[in-house]
Amino acid sequence: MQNPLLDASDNDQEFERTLRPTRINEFIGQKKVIQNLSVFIRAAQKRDEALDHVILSGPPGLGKTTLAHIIANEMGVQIKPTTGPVLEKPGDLAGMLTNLEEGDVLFIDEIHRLNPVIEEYLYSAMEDYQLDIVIDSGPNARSIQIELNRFTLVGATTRKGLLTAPLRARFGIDMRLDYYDVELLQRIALRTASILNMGITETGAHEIARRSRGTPRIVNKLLRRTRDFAQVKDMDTINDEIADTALNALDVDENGLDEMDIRILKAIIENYEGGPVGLGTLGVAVGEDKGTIEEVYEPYLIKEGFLQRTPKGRIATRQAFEYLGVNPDKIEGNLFN
Ligand SMILES: Nc1ncnc2c1ncn2[C@@H]1O[C@H](COP(=O)(O)OP(=O)(O)OP(=O)(O)O)[C@@H](O)[C@H]1O
Repeated sequence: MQNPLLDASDNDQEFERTLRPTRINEFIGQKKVIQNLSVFIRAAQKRDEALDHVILSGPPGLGKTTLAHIIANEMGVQIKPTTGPVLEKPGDLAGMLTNLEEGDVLFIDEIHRLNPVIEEYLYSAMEDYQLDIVIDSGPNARSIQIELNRFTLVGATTRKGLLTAPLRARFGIDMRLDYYDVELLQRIALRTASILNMGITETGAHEIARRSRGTPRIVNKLLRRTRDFAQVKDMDTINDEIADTALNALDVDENGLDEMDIRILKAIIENYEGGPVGLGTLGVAVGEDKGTIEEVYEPYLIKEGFLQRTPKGRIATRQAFEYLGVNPDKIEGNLFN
């Protein structure tokens, strides 16, 4: 993924870890998801069973990894994290699974990128807590069964549509995280500032929240960068003014749209008269992978009313024209004429 605000360097990952809420009652927002998850966790605990397998989906930076850790903490078990592309051979998966203790959480991030062979092995592990491994080949090939401890698979994905139907069907709990509204992001900014001992005003937190693309990870990143601007000016408190200065310097515009968001809208409007334009063509026009456009940029642009997805392709809305200061009536052939 190539969004500088969403990518996490090693340093940022360390920073993220320190800011991660660890208990369910510290998690801000996603009310429905949290309410349901609390019920499922309590019920599993009462039955003394492992929690059913959970699939968490939604755009990057909304808290899927955080929730996976919270699930393990609340269940009082260990979490063993890995990612889809890392599990290359059946032996890699067998190694992870046989290391799990009773009730543990196996967290597979980017589960949509699992090798199909590995996925097949997961089926019996998820269903019967058994691993059927074929050893040797040709006439000597035989299958051995390994009994596993009961465990919970928590899968996270930005692209649930890419999961195969058999894998999807094996998750008993299916939760989708959505973009956060400004008030919740403001609370996240205030929480982060307090953990990091930064002074911040309510309006300063609001300014950062408003321009963070509905995403907690971006709030935390922008907050950190804003602190740099404040420190250089010897300010010990972040207010809306310094937040505005910092965000402008970082090219984060008034609506929180970043450079690529704007490029996408401009391409649709200027090159394709507002659309419709296919995702592949759009990707080439803006120099970005079409999968990244689909999973990172498009959902937010759609949510904010700048873009529409139609069977013929993507179209820019009237709001997008206005946002870029282009008069839709001046563009021949656009959908509004
Ligand atoms: N609800 C929340 N309350 C407070 N902080 C949050 C919340 N959700 C996410 N965060 C913060 O945002 C950062 C990113 O969250 P996380 O890594 O869980 O996102 P993610 O959805 O797993 O992203 P990706 O799919 O890119 O891995 C973390 O540092 C976490 O502290």
